[in-house]
Order: sequence, then C-alpha cells, then structure tokens
Amino acid sequence: MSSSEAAFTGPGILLVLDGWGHADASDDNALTLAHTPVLDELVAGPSSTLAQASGEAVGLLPGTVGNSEIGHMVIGAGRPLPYDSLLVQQHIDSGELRDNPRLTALLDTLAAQGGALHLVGLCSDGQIHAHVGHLSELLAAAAARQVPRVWIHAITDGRDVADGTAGTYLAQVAALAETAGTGRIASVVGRGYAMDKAGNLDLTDRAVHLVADGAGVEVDTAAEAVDASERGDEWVSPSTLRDASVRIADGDGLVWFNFRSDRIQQLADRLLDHLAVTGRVVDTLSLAQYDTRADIPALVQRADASGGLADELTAAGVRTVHIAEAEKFEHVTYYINGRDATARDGEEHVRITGDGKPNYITRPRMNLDRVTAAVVEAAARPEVDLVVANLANIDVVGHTGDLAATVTACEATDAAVGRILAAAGDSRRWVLAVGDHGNAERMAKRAPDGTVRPYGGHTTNPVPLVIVPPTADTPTPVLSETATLADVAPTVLHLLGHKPGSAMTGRPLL
Ligand SMILES: O=C(O)[C@@H](CO)OP(=O)(O)O
Ligand SMILES: [Mn+2]
Ligand SMILES: [Mn+2]
Repeated sequence: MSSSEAAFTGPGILLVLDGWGHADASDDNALTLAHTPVLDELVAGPSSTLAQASGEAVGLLPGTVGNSEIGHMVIGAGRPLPYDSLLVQQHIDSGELRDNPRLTALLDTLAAQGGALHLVGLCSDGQIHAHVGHLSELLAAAAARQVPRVWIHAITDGRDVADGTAGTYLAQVAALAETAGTGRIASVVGRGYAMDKAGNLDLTDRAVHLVADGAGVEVDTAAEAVDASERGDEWVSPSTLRDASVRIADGDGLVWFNFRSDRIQQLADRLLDHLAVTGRVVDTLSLAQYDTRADIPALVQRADASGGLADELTAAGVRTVHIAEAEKFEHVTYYINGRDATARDGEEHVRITGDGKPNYITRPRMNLDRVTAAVVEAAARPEVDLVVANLANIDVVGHTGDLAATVTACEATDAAVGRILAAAGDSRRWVLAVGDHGNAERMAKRAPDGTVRPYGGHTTNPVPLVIVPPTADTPTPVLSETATLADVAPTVLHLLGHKPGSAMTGRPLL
C-alpha cells in the first residue's frame, strides 16, 4: 500500500481552471508572462503531471482542440466520449448523414412542394461548435434531392478561430455551394448576436429577425458585412444580402448545422417561437441533439455519458457542492454529470452571477472573488465531502484575444487558487487542480495569409493536473508521466476512498 493511499483518503476539492493549458514560455503565453507563483509551484512539484485534453484522448477527431463541454464531460465520465463533432463526421464518412431518413424526408418534401431550405450555423472550421465541412455535406444532400432554393444563414466566428478570418470562411462557404451545385448566402451575422447563451435576448432577437424576416443591414456581398464590423468577426452586424432578401416562408425547411447546443439553443427556441406566432410552419432538424425547449429532431444522436463521477458519488452517498459563475455553471453541473442537469441526492449547485453584461477586457476578474468565497465557504463545511468548482477567467478572458487582460486574469486566478489551497489546508482537504483544455498559453496564431494575429481560441496542448495533499506533512504523491482527462474521475474516487466506476476506462493517478 503506497504511503499516498493511506494518507490521502478523505474530503477534497476538484478545481477546474478553465483554459489552463501548458506550453513553453513564449511572448504569446499569457500564463508564463503572468506572475503566478502559486501555479508555478504546483506545476513544478512532484505531484504534477500533464493530461491530454484534446483530440482522440477525449473523444474528438485527431488534432482537434479541446473544449469545455467535452472537457467537463470526460472529467466527469472517467472515459473518453465520442463527441458530437466526431459522430457527425463518422455519419458523413459512412454516407449515413446524406441518407438519414429524417433529412431525406424533409428534402423530398421541399423538392415536391417547392419550399426553400434554410441552413443556419457557424461558418468556420473551429470544430468547437460547428465545421463548414458539415455544411458542405448538407448542401450536397439538398442538391442530390433537387431542393429548388437553398439559403445559407452564415454566423461568423472570430472566437474559435483567429479574428479577421470570417471573410475567408465565407468565401469558402460560397465555393462549397458552387461545388455542391446549390446554396447561396442569404444573411450574415456575428456569433455575438446569434450565439449568445447568457439570456441577452436583445442580441438573439436581432439574429431572429434577420434569419426569419431578412431584417438587417442591406449589403451587396457577405464580405461587405464582415468589413463593416467595427468589433471584429464575432460582432458582424446582422446583414441581409440585397440580391437574396430572403424571409422564411410557411412550408420551408430549416436545418441547424452547429453540432454543439449550448450557444445555438437560445436562437433556435426564439426563432421557432417567432415563426410560430407569425403563422409559419417550418420543418426543423438539427445536425446533433439540442437542449432546446422546442423538440427539434436531431440527425445524429449523442453518446451515452452516464456511469460517471455523479452516479458513483451518489451511489456512495458522497455529498458534493458544485460551484461556478454563470459562464461555466452548466459545465460543472450538466456536463460534468454526463449531460444531466438533475442535481443528485446530496448534491448542491451554486451559480454565481455578476452585475450586468461584463466587458471581460476591462473586467478580467469577472466574478472570481465571489466564486472563490463560495469555494472557501463550502470547504469549511465538514459534511461536504467534495467541492467541484470551475474558475472561468483564464478561458473566458482568453477568448477576448487581449494578451494584457488575459495576463491579469491568470494572475487573479493564481491568487484565488492560493486562497483555495489555504482553505483546503484548514479543513484538511486534498485538492486536484486540472485544466479542461488549453487557451491562455497561446494568444497569437499565424493566419492563412501569413500574418500573426491575436488568437483567443482553444489549443491541443496538454493541461496541468496537480494533486495537493491535505496537509503539509502528508507525503506528496509522485504522479505518472502521462495522463488524460479520463483519469480525473478515477483519481477523485480513489482520493475519496472509493474504487473507479465500472464504466470508467481512466485510472487513479496515484
Ligand atoms: O465560448 C464557447 O462557447 C467556447 C468557444 O467557442 O468555449 P468553451 O468550450 O470553453 O465554452
Ligand atoms: Mn473550457
Ligand atoms: Mn473556451
């Protein structure tokens, strides 16, 4: 029995530092540029290793950057899960998507009755919410079934891919439509409007009226809409193509091609509500399953993510408190529990909110102080066996692409981790700190045209995974060299004195 086994079993804190990736020091690594003495000491210690958090290690296509959804799902499941993007690609490669009976029925009805097909989704190859290759397959399917009119409602990115690339992707979409022999861009809108997930319905409704009614700035080309943006690709004003001036008509069809639900579902529900109240019946499908209020049939079903930490902890009667601010609340509850929002017996959810719509560049601390205080408070409760928390700053501020703000976010996170470690020591709790994917360690990227631009997106880098003993005099475990996010749940169960779940393929790291 290694010493760490005896000394470590007891209450703890599972702390996800969102966007905390590992890369060598460089002038675009906000984490190494920042003064982070606490994190530096953790990463340099013997109970620190690097965990793979992207690509096949977590159930993504090889070479695909990690993301918060799959990151938290795999942290909770204790095994890689085939993510929606991978499942969609498999259905495309096998021909199943094109022949999907739900899709062919919709397309054949449109062809027979002369209805238009509207395709709505994020136009980039970021692989976090969508991929233009999936749009290409839908265009080919529509062409094969002779749908008379196919309109593309393009959402521009600038967050999963470098800002300033939307024009390139829209040109690619036009070329894909040309190749498919059908499809034209009818509208263009930034994801800031179309993919808000924080309930800012004023933003969502701008996208609703654009897609449904063609209400937007009139432009002659999609590039004109992009070039007119004063706030980058994420905030391209809702723009309608003059020579299309499309509105969705009764009897048309609508297919959503984002494979990830959390940032498109608000638009999907609002748009379907608007169509319903304006008397338009529109057959709607989504590429993958959505968590919308409306029941939207999906072309590709999700992988089962049950049998993870939440199920195992509930079965063992372990009491947990899950804490995050709004930006990452679903991640430490719904996703980490295996896409299940139901709080288990013995599970408390604490959602920290702030005041108003923060500008993360001017407020890189976000609501970190409130989140930290909630973690410290939960850690002091002896009846709480496990605190599960997410500190959002490194990722959310990293997405601004602003290096200075992200450095500040890293430094604030470092101090917060120091406070949490002190609270853990006071209540003799171990801490497992881990990133869910990389982000801040790479804040610039060479664009296709060779220029180096700010980059706020995720990375394929491994993430630090550190275990801190409950007290200074407890032996410090030496962690194995290689790990993946699938090893977190088995390790947490081990640290709580339980064996890994039978569905888990990851293994305890000590
Ligand atoms: O903000 C988001 O929706 C994505 C990036 O598009 O990041 P994350 O996976 O960290 O939520
Ligand atoms: Mn994340
Ligand atoms: Mn992110």
